[in-house]
Amino acid sequence: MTKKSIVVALDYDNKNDALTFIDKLDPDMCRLKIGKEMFTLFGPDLVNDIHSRNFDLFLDLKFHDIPNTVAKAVAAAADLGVWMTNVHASGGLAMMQAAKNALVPFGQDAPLLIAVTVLTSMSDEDLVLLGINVPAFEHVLRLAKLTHQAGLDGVVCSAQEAKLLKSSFGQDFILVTPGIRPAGTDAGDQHRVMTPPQAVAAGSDYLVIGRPITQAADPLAALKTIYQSLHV
Ligand SMILES: O=c1ccn([C@@H]2O[C@H](COP(=O)(O)O)[C@@H](O)[C@H]2O)c(=O)[nH]1
Repeated sequence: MTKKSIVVALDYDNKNDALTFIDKLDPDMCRLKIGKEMFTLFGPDLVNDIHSRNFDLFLDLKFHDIPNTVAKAVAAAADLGVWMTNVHASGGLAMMQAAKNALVPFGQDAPLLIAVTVLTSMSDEDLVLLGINVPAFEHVLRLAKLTHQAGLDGVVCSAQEAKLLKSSFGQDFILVTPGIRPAGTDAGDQHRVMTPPQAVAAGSDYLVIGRPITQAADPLAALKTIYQSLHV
């Protein structure tokens, strides 16, 4: 497990609050993630603010569109110098291949490119409502197979599927797992959850953790407690 396996999801609606929190963090202890809310509110300026503080940044915009559009969006993310970005695997093989090809000109500086399989907020019952009549893990496996075929670096999945995906695609296929909940914390809208130590034991490479840290009474203490539970 990398020393920086924790990726803090910064879902703040106030930039100063986010930067005040970030300024308490050690870039050697965690990486950061911003998603649709913060990027829509604060744009590339926020990316630059975070990079100037020496953090690796996961730009979690989950692109899902036609191949040409996604390829250009992924290249724009790479231009920002982010560490990792992503697309939806449900966008299909051609879309993921176009996204991967768009990163070729960036060479060694290209961000890691991963694909979202089944959102961790979704249960088997939610999938049935979409006409997907297999358990979530089966659909995750199907989409991860497509992602692997497209040559992407890995997937976003729940830690519940990590063991299966590592045994199917090998250690180098990166597994990024949101839906992480320390024991006794509120699951909120997440359905497929695991605790941080369980997730690491199952094979997760990067644990995306938001509200259990950012909404805690003492966010820094919450992060340190999780970190220590993984590095004893
Ligand atoms: O399947 C997915 C994909 C992305 N996310 C994102 O991760 C964080 C999780 O935050 P918590 O507060 O720890 O629930 C959030 O930014 C989501 O957009 C996900 O949860 N599941």
